[in-house]
Amino acid sequence: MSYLERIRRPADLRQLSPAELDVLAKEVRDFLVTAVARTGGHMGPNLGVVELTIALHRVFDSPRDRVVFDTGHQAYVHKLLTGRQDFGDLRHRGGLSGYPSRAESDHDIVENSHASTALSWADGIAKANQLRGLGDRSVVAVIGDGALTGGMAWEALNNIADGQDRSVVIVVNDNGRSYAPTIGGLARHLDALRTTPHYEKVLDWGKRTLQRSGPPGRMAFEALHGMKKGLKDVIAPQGLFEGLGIKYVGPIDGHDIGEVEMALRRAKAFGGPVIVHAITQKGRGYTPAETDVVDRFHAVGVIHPETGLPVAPSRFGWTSVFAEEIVEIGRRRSDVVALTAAMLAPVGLAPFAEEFPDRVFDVGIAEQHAVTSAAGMAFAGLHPVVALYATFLNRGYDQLLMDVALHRAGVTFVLDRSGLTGDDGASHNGMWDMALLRTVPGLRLAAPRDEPTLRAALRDAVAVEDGPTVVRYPKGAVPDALPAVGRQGSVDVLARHGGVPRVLVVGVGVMAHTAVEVGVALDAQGIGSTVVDPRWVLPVSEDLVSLAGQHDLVVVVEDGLASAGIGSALRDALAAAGADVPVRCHGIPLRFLEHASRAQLVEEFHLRGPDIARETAAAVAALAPERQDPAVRLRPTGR
Ligand SMILES: Cc1ncc(C[n+]2csc(CCOP(=O)(O)OP(=O)(O)O)c2C)c(N)n1
Ligand SMILES: CC(=O)[C@@H](O)[C@H](O)COP(=O)(O)O
Ligand SMILES: [Mg+2]
Repeated sequence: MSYLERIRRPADLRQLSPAELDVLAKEVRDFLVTAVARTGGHMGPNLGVVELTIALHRVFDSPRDRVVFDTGHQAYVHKLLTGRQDFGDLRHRGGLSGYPSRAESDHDIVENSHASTALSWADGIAKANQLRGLGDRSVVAVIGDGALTGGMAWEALNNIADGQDRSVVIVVNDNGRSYAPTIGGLARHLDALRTTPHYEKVLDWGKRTLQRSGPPGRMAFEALHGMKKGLKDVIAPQGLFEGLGIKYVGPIDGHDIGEVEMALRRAKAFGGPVIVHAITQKGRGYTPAETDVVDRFHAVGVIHPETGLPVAPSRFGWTSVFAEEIVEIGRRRSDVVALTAAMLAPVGLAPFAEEFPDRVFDVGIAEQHAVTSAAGMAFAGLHPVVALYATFLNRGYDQLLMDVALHRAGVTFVLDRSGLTGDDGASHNGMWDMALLRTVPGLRLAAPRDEPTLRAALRDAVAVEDGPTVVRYPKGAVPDALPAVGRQGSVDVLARHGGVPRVLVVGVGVMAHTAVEVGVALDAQGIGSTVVDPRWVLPVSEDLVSLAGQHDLVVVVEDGLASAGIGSALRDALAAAGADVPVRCHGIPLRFLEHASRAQLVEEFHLRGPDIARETAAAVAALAPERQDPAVRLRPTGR
């Protein structure tokens, strides 16, 4: 039996000798490479925290002590050490989540995989522990150098520093990278620390004790403190954290279990806020990851474990189309610049950065800053394109509303991974964007259905200079082009079935393909329909409203919240126009979604063409008699 198999719970780790722990670390790495190659997942981040996580669970007594992982994509080792070693269905329905999950284990606390929240969680837990008389329990937050660039992390540090009598241990897992190398002043600061002689090895760890132990101790402390001041020019960088009032320990070698353990024990004993700065290597121990120049195998699909090569080529077709088109646009328009929140390659901006290095800005994991700084750029004469995953726009909603829209700034938002993304679970589905953006005055949103409409939407979006524009598209491969058979005003007509079309089927974005299937299936049941794609879905156009008014029933199929998306916006617009036409909305239900494949979720939510057609046919049959007779059906009362 391997050492890994013998670890049923963290306490088992404490039985192993240093040599056995090294063997365990190797077993964990081998396990990760084999398992993650089979399912896909966060390979590089987890390979980098093997020793760190082993040491954490030897020093702290989880779940009595609380260990919070920021973002949570680096929690696979934690899972392995807390009784979860069946990775066969990792990120698949019914299998382990790719993030901490309370349903899986008491050792898991934070499921939110939006970055930079762990320090606030830790601050809150520590405050509650103190008030409830549980102040002897440690609270540990593990945060990456990338996540530390997020504003929330700094808001939390400011607060944690105020609780000198609360034990919060902040482990900075510094691998120098987010996906790509982490940017900015903080990254430079950490870099400087990395190359600084070990500060805490120079100074006496006991100085806090000395300071508390009467006059002789205090004198000794003053001497040490003076020494520290004298050393300041050489070892000044840690001043950033210590200046805030948070003790800094490090830098330590995050791959040396003994060294990490010693630092953590000292941090635990300290009894106040401490930062333990651990230097790690993303992708450690797996050559394809260690040598990968793009992102050290941050998140991979299914790969061949021996080579690291993908089993299926190009998972991200929509991203590639955007990547090409934005370069084309950039060539024509020197005022177009691009912003990314630490995701240059994943959002498709790498080719743009290569051709226009001065016109692309990686702001760190700082979506809020990205949005407001884009407003500033627009004010000063540029046209910024802010490229984000749809779910991360949630972070910048207020900035979009107040800084961009209120100021009518010409900023384009490109939302990749919109709609159901599936395997990353609850917090990664891009299902909130349309519901949120509906509430932004003056905002225009396009949902392209294929490659030509994506290219056209981007070109149109960057031409708008008097307010925000948004282009959203999903994760995965681009479906075949779906040409329009006609146009009704601004609306693309994709199909017409039957002499008297009774149903207007509206497909939003990629769901236009499903809408076409619905039309065909209705036709087979003798129900005429018009199938359309409005392309620009926000605000709801007058053309769409008037088209809807010419039908007995409207069916909207969208890859967003059914209760608050384009269908419900169209229903409101019809009501405002006095048109009495029922609207049926087919989309994502209002709940947090467990990880599963996109196809499984589409099936579960009855979003496949035949399912929607069946429900639509039943709805047509249930229409009031006068609506069922095309000759006498109600017409809209006009706008
Ligand atoms: C708010 C937010 N924006 C973007 C992301 C996407 N994202 C996931 S991990 C990651 C990089 C994290 O870097 P770091 O914290 O250093 O962790 P590492 O992967 O290097 O261990 C990013 C940008 C996210 N999870 N949350
Ligand atoms: C943790 C995180 O936010 C990303 O790493 C995400 O898991 C990647 O998703 P894609 O594979 O869709 O780029
Ligand atoms: Mg990092």
